[in-house]
Amino acid sequence: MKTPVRVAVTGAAGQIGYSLLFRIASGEMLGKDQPVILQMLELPMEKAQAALKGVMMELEDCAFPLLAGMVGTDDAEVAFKDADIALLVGARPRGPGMERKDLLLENAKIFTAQGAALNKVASRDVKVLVVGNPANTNAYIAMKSAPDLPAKNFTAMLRLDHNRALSQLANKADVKVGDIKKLVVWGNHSPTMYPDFRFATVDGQSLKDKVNDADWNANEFIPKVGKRGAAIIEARGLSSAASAANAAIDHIRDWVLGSNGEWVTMGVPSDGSYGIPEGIIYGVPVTTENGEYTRVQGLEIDEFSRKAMDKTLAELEEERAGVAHLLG
Ligand SMILES: NC(=O)C1=CN([C@@H]2O[C@H](COP(=O)(O)OP(=O)(O)OC[C@H]3O[C@@H](n4cnc5c(N)ncnc54)[C@H](O)[C@@H]3O)[C@@H](O)[C@H]2O)C=CC1
Ligand SMILES: O=C([O-])CC(=O)C(=O)O
Repeated sequence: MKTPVRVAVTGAAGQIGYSLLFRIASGEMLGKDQPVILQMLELPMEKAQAALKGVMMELEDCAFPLLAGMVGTDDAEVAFKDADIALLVGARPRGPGMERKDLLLENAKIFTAQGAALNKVASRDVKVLVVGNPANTNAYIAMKSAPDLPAKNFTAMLRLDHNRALSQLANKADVKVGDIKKLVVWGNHSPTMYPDFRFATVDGQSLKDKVNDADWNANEFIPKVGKRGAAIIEARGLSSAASAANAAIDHIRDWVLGSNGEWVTMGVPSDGSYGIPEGIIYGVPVTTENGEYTRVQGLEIDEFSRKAMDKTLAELEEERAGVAHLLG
C-alpha cells in the first residue's frame, strides 16, 4: 500500500467541493491505488461548519477504501499541515451581471492569508491549484504570500476553459473530443482568454485547416469559450460546479501522474517566454512528467494571436496593480 497523500481542499462544503471531494476519495484524481487524507477547510461560521460536517458524514458513508483519513477545520494551518496538494476553491462566486474581477478585493484577502498559512505548514513540495476567482490573480497573491515555497508550485485553473474549447471544436469539426491534441488557452481565466487551435491536430491533421473558418474563430468560438461561465450562471442561476470540479481533477491528475506527452493548459507563473513578464500567472501549454510541468516553447505567435495575448496580459497586469497594496 502506498503512503497516503494529504490533499487540502478549501471551501469544502461549497458547490464545487461537493462535486470534488467524492471523486478525489474514489481515486479519480491520484489513481486507484493511491490512498488520500482529505484536509478540509471551511469558514468559522456555524452554518458552514455544520455543512462541512454533513459532507464528512457522507464521505464516511461511501466507505471509500482509499480514504485513509479526514480532517475538517476552520483553521487554515490545520488544513494545510503537511499538505502535498492544496486545492484552493473557497471564495465567493460571482452572480449574474458580475465579472470575475469584481470579486478581486473581496477574495484577495483569503489568498494572502492562505498563502501565508501554506508557507508556514504545508509540504515544501506542495502543489497548489487555485480555483477561486479571479483564479490567476488569486494564485499570484498566494504565491507572493508564500516566499519560502517554490513559485512554480502555484498554479491557476485554466483547464475548464481548455475542456470547454475542446468540446466546441469537436462539435464544429465533427470529430471526437478525445482525438484533439495540441490545444491551448492563453492568459487569464476571464472573457479575455485566448483559446488557440492553430497548432491543434486530429489524427495528425491540422484542425485549423479542417475547420477553415476564421470568422467562426474570431466571432463565435473565442467569445463563446470566454463567456461560457456567464452562460452557465445565466442558465443555472449558479456558477459551474461539476465541470469546474472535473477540470480541477484533470489539472492535478495530469500534473501528478503525467500527460503522456500531450499538451494541457495550466495557469503558471511566467518564465518570461512569449513576451509575458516573469511571475504573471498566465495560461500556457505545458506537458507534464514526474510531477513537473514543462512549458511548450517556441510556438509561432502571429499578429492576431499577439494582440489577443497582449489583451489578456493587460487585464492581468491591471488586476495585479489592483492588489499590489495587499502584498506589502
Ligand atoms: N477557475 C475556474 O475555472 C472556476 C472557478 N470558480 C470559482 O470557485 C469558487 C468557488 O465556487 P463554488 O464552490 O461554486 O462556491 P460556493 O459559494 O458554493 O462555495 C464556496 C465555499 O467556500 C467557502 N469559503 C469562503 N471563504 C472561505 C475561506 N476563506 N476559507 C475556506 N472556505 C471559504 C464558503 O463557505 C463556501 O462553502 C468561486 O470563486 C468561483 O467563482 C468556479 C467555477 C470555475
Ligand atoms: O464564471 C464563473 O464565475 C465561474 C467560472 O469561473 C466559470 O464557470 O468559468
